Amino acid sequence: MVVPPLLRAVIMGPPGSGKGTVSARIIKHFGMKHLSSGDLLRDNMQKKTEVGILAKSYIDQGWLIPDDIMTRLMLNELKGLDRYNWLLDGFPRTVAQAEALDKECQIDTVIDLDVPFETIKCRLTARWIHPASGRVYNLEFSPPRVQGIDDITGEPLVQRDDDKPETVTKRLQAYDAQTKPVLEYYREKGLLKSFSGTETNKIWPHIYAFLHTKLPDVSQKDSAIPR
Ligand SMILES: Nc1nc2c(ncn2[C@@H]2O[C@H](COP(=O)(O)OP(=O)(O)O)[C@@H](O)[C@H]2O)c(=O)[nH]1
Ligand SMILES: Nc1ncnc2c1ncn2[C@@H]1O[C@H](COP(=O)(O)OP(=O)(O)O)[C@@H](O)[C@H]1O
Repeated sequence: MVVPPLLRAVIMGPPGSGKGTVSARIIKHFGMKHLSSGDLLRDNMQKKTEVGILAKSYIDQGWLIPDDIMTRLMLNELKGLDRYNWLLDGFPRTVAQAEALDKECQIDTVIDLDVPFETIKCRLTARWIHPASGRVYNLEFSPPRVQGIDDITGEPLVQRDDDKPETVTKRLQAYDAQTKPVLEYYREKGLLKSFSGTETNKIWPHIYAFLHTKLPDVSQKDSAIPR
């Protein structure tokens, strides 16, 4: 039996474009391992590790964490995933990070969520998260069953400090200046697959169809429309 090669994918898009929301659907349907730089940093901040304390001072300002720290953190986590199909979310965010990643492994595909900035701004102020799992809710789009409570664990939801309007503006500026060149970097390599739109539910079927050409759906097929 020929074993298919493992899939190494990256999901990109501005803050609030739906990377976490789409990643959760990808994991459910295609069983990939998900590594989110934001979730990893928030976990470190909550545990007050050395990286966490340092990261907080950058994140609260809407700035990116320095490349060397971020790259070391993520490449170290990836070592434990080398036997799985994986999806990187939030990394790489600079060309220097993308180059460092290339030295370690060959990326197969980059999913780019192309969502306009105007759409994003109001989404983020209505975002609530369950920090321990990284589960993400939105008061209008995907509210929890009970207000302020995580559906699965019953634990309280919180708002992210960096979702304040003034910090969101700085994060979008950082995206334009530092992360957009990464899209170009992957486009030149022929790896970029962009999905444009203003609603996750309209973009998702296209992402699903695209990934289904590469991986089987491992979820229970109890509905005709994959969610
Ligand atoms: N109104 C609306 N909110 C959405 C949509 N897709 C995702 N969201 C919400 O927008 C916020 C940002 O999404 P998230 O997946 O966290 O984006 P990320 O920052 O790129 O990881 C969350 O509160 C989501 O629940 C959508 O199509 N419409
Ligand atoms: N690859 C990275 N390089 C530098 N900073 C990062 C990286 N990933 C996350 N961060 C920091 O963590 C913050 C939150 O990241 P994340 O949860 O991915 O935000 P969002 O999903 O809203 O884009 C970023 O605004 C940035 O300060």
